[in-house]
Amino acid sequence: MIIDSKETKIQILGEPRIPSPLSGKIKGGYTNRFVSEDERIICAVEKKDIQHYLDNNLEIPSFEKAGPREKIYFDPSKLKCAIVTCGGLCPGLNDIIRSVVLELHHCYGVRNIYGIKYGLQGFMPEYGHDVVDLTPGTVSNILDMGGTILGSSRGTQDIGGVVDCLERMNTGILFMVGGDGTLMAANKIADEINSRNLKISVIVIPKTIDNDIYLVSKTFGFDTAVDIATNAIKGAHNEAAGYPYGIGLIKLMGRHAGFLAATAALAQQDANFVLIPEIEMDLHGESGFLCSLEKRLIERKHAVIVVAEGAGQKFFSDQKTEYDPSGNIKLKDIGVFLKNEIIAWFKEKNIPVSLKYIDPSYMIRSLPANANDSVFCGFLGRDAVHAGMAGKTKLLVSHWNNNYVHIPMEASAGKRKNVDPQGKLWQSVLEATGQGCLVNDCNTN
Ligand SMILES: Nc1ncnc2c1ncn2[C@@H]1O[C@H](COP(=O)(O)OP(=O)(O)O)[C@@H](O)[C@H]1O
Ligand SMILES: O=P(O)(O)OC[C@H]1O[C@](O)(COP(=O)(O)O)[C@@H](O)[C@@H]1O
Repeated sequence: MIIDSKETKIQILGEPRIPSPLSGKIKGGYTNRFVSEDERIICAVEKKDIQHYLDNNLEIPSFEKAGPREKIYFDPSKLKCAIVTCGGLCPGLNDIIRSVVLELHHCYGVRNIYGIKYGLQGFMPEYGHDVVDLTPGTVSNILDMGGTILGSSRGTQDIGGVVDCLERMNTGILFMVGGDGTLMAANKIADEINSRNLKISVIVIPKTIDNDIYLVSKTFGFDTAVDIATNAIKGAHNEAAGYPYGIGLIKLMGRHAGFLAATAALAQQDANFVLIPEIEMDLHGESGFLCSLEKRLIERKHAVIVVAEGAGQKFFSDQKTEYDPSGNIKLKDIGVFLKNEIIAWFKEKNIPVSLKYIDPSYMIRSLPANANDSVFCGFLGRDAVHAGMAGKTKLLVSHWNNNYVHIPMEASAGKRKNVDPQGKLWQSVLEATGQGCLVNDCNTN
């Protein structure tokens, strides 16, 4: 996807004039590691697209580096901040909340930090959700909890109503932790703030275990999700190998993208088939999935299948499309569908399979972050605070091309990242599972 360099410019609320209290030169300061406004990195495009810019003599767009700035826009002693978590759960939400609160409190001296309950609902008086005071004390023991201490929600809320609430609370910075839906909402909130001439910064910390947010190399919680999914694959493999013609079938989350299924399958290498939304599923064809599964079972007596929930949705095209309260299409259950198809296929062939179906979806996304993700959340939370304090707005903090960067919302909102069928991840899945060449028996699991 080609990026317009206009999309990579970060908006600011006004000229930052206050010396940052983070400076090591100031008593009680924390750092001298300031990032200059000129520090931009050439990374706004994926490597495969760079040639297009070179061929067409176009300026290669760049993103600015995240991190503390020498001058800040908001006066910490007067600033009020709000944080909200939206959409589906994801490991690390509490780590993000904690790192934002600690950075604001300890490093910048901000004393008014409010947690908005249950996603965007929390801004609407009619729901009656209380606002929570967030201090180092209230966030000290939240890391082991999983989920989000603030709660979350899906569902449309009036953008004007959200901004009314921000005005009533006299908010300076709004931190929104959420996925592509949240990004769309945040974009609209920032536009409404602009149209009212308010000085409120909106910073998104991107979240989804699907790992499909555009211009974000990896979302927090994804590592943890892979870890936990790997255990499910181990279990499925043991079950499958424990019985003649044993089949372990695992469904993992991934609405539009198969990153979790593909990566977890590589972590464990017990999977023999990985089915993802990006690759069209042929079920009954001669070289289709069921035929290949049969070959595998006859040769090896067991098989493990990992399916991403968004795969094979075409099989439900005769069913009514339903939407969740946020407007996302409700996926039909490909796991149960495949289970039934497999059982029917082998019944007809008179092969007595033993199929175990495992769906660990909610167990994965609701658990606490692993150590790596906790560290990652710490970086993202701190960089979100630095961006907001500097008066930047309408951006998401991202890890991209090995750097923490500011991505303007316009550059990412409404777009999506997918597993590239020709890329290293998917090609490695094919090599590791052998699912493309079962006839040649290239899988030794
Ligand atoms: N296009 C949109 N415009 C305004 N708000 C949106 C839009 N899409 C989603 N939202 C809101 O953002 C919140 C989170 O969206 P959702 O899709 O549930 O989760 P996620 O942010 O994780 O993708 C919901 O309250 C939803 O109503
Ligand atoms: O059951 P719910 O809450 O609607 O969530 C299901 C969806 O949540 C996801 O984890 C993604 O959620 P988000 O986009 O909110 O991060 C998908 O993988 C899954 O399809």
